[in-house]
Amino acid sequence: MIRAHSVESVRRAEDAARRDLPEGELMRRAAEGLAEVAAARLDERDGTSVVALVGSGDNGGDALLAAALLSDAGFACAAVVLASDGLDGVHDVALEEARTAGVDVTVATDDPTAAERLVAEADLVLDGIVGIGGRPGLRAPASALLDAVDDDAWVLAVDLASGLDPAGEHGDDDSVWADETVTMGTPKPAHLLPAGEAATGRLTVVDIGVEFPDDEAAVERLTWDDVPELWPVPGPSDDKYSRGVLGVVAGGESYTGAAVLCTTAAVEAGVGMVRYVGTPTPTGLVRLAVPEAVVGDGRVQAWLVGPGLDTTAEGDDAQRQLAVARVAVDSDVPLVLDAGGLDLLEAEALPRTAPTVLTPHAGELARLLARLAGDKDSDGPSADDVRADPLRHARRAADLTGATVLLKGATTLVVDPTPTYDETEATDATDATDATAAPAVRSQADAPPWLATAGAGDVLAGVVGTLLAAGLTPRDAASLGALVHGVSADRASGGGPLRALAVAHGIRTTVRDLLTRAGDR
Ligand SMILES: NC(=O)C1=CN([C@@H]2O[C@H](COP(=O)(O)OP(=O)(O)OC[C@H]3O[C@@H](n4cnc5c(N)ncnc54)[C@H](OP(=O)(O)O)[C@@H]3O)[C@@H](O)[C@H]2O)[C@@H](O)CC1
Ligand SMILES: Nc1ncnc2c1ncn2[C@@H]1O[C@H](COP(=O)(O)OP(=O)(O)O)[C@@H](O)[C@H]1O
Ligand SMILES: [K+]
Repeated sequence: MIRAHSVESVRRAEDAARRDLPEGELMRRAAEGLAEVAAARLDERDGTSVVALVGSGDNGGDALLAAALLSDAGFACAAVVLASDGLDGVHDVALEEARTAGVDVTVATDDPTAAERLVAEADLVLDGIVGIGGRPGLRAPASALLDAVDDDAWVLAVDLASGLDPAGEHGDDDSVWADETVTMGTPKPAHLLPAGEAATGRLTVVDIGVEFPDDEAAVERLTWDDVPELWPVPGPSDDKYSRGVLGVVAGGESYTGAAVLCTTAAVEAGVGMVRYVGTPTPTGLVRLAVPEAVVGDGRVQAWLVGPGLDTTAEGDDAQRQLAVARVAVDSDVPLVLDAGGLDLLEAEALPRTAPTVLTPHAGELARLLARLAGDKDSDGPSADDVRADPLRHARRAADLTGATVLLKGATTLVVDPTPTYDETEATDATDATDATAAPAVRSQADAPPWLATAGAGDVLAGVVGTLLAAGLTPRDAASLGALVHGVSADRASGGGPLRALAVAHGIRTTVRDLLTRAGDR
């Protein structure tokens, strides 16, 4: 598991550690880690020159000290100061060390031409403009200087690509786009959330000897090593029912393939049994493509409702299918609600109390929010609003519905509803804080962009449904499902195009390989 900590949590842990350490020790450790990574990248690409972009806080101090170490190691190092107070505004001890080590220091506003030339000539740019103390966005003259960076230069962000919102909530501000971020002690939310992940580049964590408590994580990401622990592996006393039966209400006369994709994914993921409920055409296709599936309604451990489901369809067959879908949505059986099925959530029946995962993409989440929370004076959020602020909108939907929201995208979010505080059960003030603390957001980014293809979401829904039927919590089912789906996509792609059916057909071997790789090492 990779865990990211909020700025408050980082400052708390670092303040506690600092009390037992000599002045400046944490910054020294940070700079040593940074310089080591920078030297390795320079060596890999036969680079010799470094420019440090230096802001007014400790982030600039880290960059200056690292430049001093790199200069001592024989690299040609310059520093360009961007602090509004010039040299008076930067970390004085680090500045002194950099100068002593022979770093060529220029104030950007004093000599913009020289500053731009230094940036343009560097093989490696150390971005120390601003870190976790920053407000989102870049200030002049940062943008102009960044435009001068050579296309072949390696941009190494110190702790955080400058300009990102450290909390990773807001994503539409200007920021540095780093090739790599070297972060101190623990990842920060921006590194793992959609608003900051792309600008972060490769993430390298430097150990500065500070402990960050696991239970304070703001964001979590499952890794391959978590799969054996979480994946439901059958034992000798299991049978198909105890492993979990998934009822699937999917497909219709308009979208026939969705039914095949999600049922294929479910059987590939090792479901105990699939019961499929559909209209005649998709039913015929499922019978052919997934002979393991049992056609018809019955007892299930979880429902998957919605892939390819047309809730406006008329005719007896469609109405019979929709009746089953509505019973599933109104029941207290665990539920995955995807695509068309999301239209069946009625405000008056919320929040759902049974374990529930909603799996919208940005457009579907916007539509759901507009329908459930829209006031009369506004049309509700658009898909672009959701893309600009995905975490906030996913949280809103989770809180409105009582369901875990899996918001699909290059970085997929899994957001639980905020626990409600029950005054009657609290014994003191601490209980109130603990009971209402938002659970860590899960975030997965395992898939290549080739996965943005029709039908890929149906496959994901089948995997998540299987895991929910096996008894996993909505949060584990959703995040583990996203991981396995993403890895299967990566394998199916191999660097080229993929089709959703190939992702579904790769689930079985992907799970097998993830379950057995730990034992192979
Ligand atoms: N915590 C620790 O123990 C350790 C921390 N370490 C390091 O310290 C970093 C945090 O340092 P920090 O707290 O000094 O804040 P930092 O990110 O440098 O920025 C604050 C300054 O930036 C300015 N500023 C704000 N927004 C801006 C913008 N958009 N664009 C430009 N400027 C902007 C703001 O000025 P103002 O807004 O007031 O004008 C203020 O002066 C952390 O990321 C890590 O690298 C390591 O050494 C290991 C130990
Ligand atoms: N740029 C991207 N990189 C990686 N994965 C992506 C990207 N864009 C979308 N995806 C993934 O592709 C899948 C698309 O699902 P969805 O939009 O529901 O497709 P459909 O409705 O056609 O099945 C989701 O799992 C999503 O996370
Ligand atoms: K930075």
